[in-house]
Amino acid sequence: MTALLDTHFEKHYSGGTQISADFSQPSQEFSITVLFGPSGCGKTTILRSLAGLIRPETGSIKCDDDLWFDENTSICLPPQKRDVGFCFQDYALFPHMTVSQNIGYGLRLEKQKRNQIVGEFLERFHLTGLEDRLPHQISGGQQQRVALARALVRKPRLLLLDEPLSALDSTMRDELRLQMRKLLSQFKIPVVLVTHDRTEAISLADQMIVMKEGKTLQCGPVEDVFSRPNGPEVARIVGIETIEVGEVMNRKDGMATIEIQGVKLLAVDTVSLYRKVHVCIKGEHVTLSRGEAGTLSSRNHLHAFVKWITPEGPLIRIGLECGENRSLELTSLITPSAAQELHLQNGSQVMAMIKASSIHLIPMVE
Ligand SMILES: Nc1ncnc2c1ncn2[C@@H]1O[C@H](COP(=O)(O)OP(=O)(O)OP(=O)(O)O)[C@@H](O)[C@H]1O
Repeated sequence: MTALLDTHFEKHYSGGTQISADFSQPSQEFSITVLFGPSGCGKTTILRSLAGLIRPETGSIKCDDDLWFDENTSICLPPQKRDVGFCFQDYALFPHMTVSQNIGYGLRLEKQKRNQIVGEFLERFHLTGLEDRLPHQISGGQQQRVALARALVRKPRLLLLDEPLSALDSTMRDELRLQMRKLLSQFKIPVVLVTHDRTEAISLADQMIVMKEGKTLQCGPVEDVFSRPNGPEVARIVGIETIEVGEVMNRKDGMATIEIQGVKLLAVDTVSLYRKVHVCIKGEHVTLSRGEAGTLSSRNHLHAFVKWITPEGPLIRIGLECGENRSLELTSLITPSAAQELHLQNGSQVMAMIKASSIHLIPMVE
């Protein structure tokens, strides 16, 4: 299948900042590509270049067989010729127009047909009953749904979303995040979405592009990027709690014994040629118990002391010092009920357990 979007360009800003984009969006059906990375890494620049609002200096942007931008032939189609829908952080609804008028804006159809389509979109986006209200008379989540409906009503071939949930409070953000994939999937078009929110990326993305300082560090299916980052920088950006340098002490039967800060851990050996590795352990893969019971499926059992306890949304984050000299710091993410059952407090002694298959190793070139 030909790539729907083929994007290879560089944007140079005055002041020396360079942003490069290098990715394909392989599907013409519904799929969400998330541009993910810290503030200032270049996500919005890429999205605006796709929309035609920014002109890159070099490279090309191709959508199906159409060239949207090409350095060699000086082609740079304006936004209205690219047939994309976009929706930015502040929604930019017209304040003096009703919900219906906002959605129908840009539909060049006779009145009856336009009203019929607007009615369908009001229903699809759960806005029926609000059609005559002005934007300031509806909630932030409803405004967001109006903006999405307006972006999709003209049946674009691609939808671009810049931090679509960032203007909402956290309760509404959680609610809309759950609805969003379902709402968007009805339209069977690819979506490119910008976010720096991990939860949003995990729950919405099919493909993920991790960026830092204007460059792509990793691009792939979202599950791969979060579980198998290709370097310590990506591991840090996607929020893996423990990233330590370790040394492989021995290898046997596909397993490697790795020493980190004087503590030995057994991991599946995915780096057979390398001696030094970055060891990545997600907080959710460090389980805790009091004593030795219930630990049979985990190959690594470490004596640990609780150093700190912090609630984090629906989970509890626990800082641990592990090993005889308490030299290895790990983070565990557990449920409040598990924390309660274990009667955890600062200084509690626990057993930290990690499956060998949950430890991700990244080779270090010496
Ligand atoms: N018009 C401009 N002139 C000069 N530099 C710019 C301009 N616009 C953006 N930049 C710089 O380019 C870099 C990328 O900006 P961009 O807005 O694309 O990042 P971002 O990842 O979307 O950030 P955020 O998450 O904060 O929105 C930043 O360092 C920014 O300061």
